[in-house]
Amino acid sequence: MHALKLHTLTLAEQLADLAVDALIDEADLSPKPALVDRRGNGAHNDLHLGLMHASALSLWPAFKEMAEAAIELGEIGLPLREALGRIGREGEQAMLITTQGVNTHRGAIWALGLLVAATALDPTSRNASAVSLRAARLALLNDRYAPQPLSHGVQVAQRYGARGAREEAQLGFPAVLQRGLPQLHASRAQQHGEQNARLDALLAIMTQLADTCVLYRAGTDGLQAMQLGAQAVLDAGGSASLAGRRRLNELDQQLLALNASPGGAADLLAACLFIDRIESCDGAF
Ligand SMILES: CC(C)(COP(=O)(O)OP(=O)(O)OC[C@H]1O[C@@H](n2cnc3c(N)ncnc32)[C@H](O[C@H]2O[C@H](COP(=O)(O)OP(=O)(O)OP(=O)(O)O)[C@@H](O)[C@H]2O)[C@@H]1O)[C@@H](O)C(=O)NCCC(=O)NCCS
Ligand SMILES: Nc1ncnc2[nH]cnc12
Repeated sequence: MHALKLHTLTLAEQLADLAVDALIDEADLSPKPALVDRRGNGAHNDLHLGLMHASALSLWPAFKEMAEAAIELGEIGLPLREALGRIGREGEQAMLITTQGVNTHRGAIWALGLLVAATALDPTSRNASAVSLRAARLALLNDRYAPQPLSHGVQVAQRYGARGAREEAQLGFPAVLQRGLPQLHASRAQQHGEQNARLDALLAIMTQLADTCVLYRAGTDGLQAMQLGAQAVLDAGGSASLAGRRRLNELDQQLLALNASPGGAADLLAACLFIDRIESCDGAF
């Protein structure tokens, strides 16, 4: 009889698992305003939950490779930044092949890729501020090989002067550290239940974020509706309360009417769930 040979996961494989888990947990979380979830497609006619799952799984090799690059190069510098840029672009291609050209997770590859690499650089220092500071230092380096497409984010920056995904990372993810994570912990401490705590974290991120997806689709009216509506849900008691649920439903209807999908906030919720997991893993890697 052959002995069963168990494969022990490498650090890079564990981090890729955690990143993909965070993306799947974000996609499954329901009811999210105007986003793809278990109920339906939100404000998107080209997305559905199965596609979000397939997209998340297609990114596992890229996250693993980013962690491996960080372990191999061992320090924050241009070689690592440019390796991450190359792997990130390859990850985007894998995503686009899987989704037949639909942008499901561009912002998430960026945010989670930086956080995966930042964790892999020093897995013993994994509190939220230390990891996001390392991610920010990576994001501040200029990748000489990055193409300069006229992305939705760039167009919105030109039109409204908004700070987008790049700046959010360069500032050390303030929407996650100052809004999402504290709200996640507070709602858990109030015994609101894990799904409600995650919804509250998403709403807290939405209260302040300049989400370039919303700005591109619905302008400043859309952004204001997202930020004020999210705050109104939290002020009414959050997702666990009846009054908060009514406000959440109103926010969903309002954003759907404006065609305003908070895809950037959704990516940052995934980043928030990833950081939460690595902070609470005791000695697993
Ligand atoms: C530096 C990059 C992030 C590029 O940034 P840029 O702003 O130039 O590019 P965009 O293509 O607009 O993508 C940015 C995505 O980031 C998310 N996002 C938006 N606002 C914020 C924010 N304030 N903070 C953080 N993240 C934010 C958002 O992603 C989600 O939305 C996607 C759908 O968006 P969009 O394509 O606009 O889609 P639709 O409106 O649905 O399109 P249509 O249907 O109308 O066609 C969805 O995918 C979510 O993920 C933004 O889209 C970085 O990407 C970059 O430089 N990459 C190159 C490779 C690299 O260096 N990688 C490094 C690896 S660590
Ligand atoms: N759940 C979601 N719905 C729509 N766009 C997204 N981008 C990232 N997550 C998303």
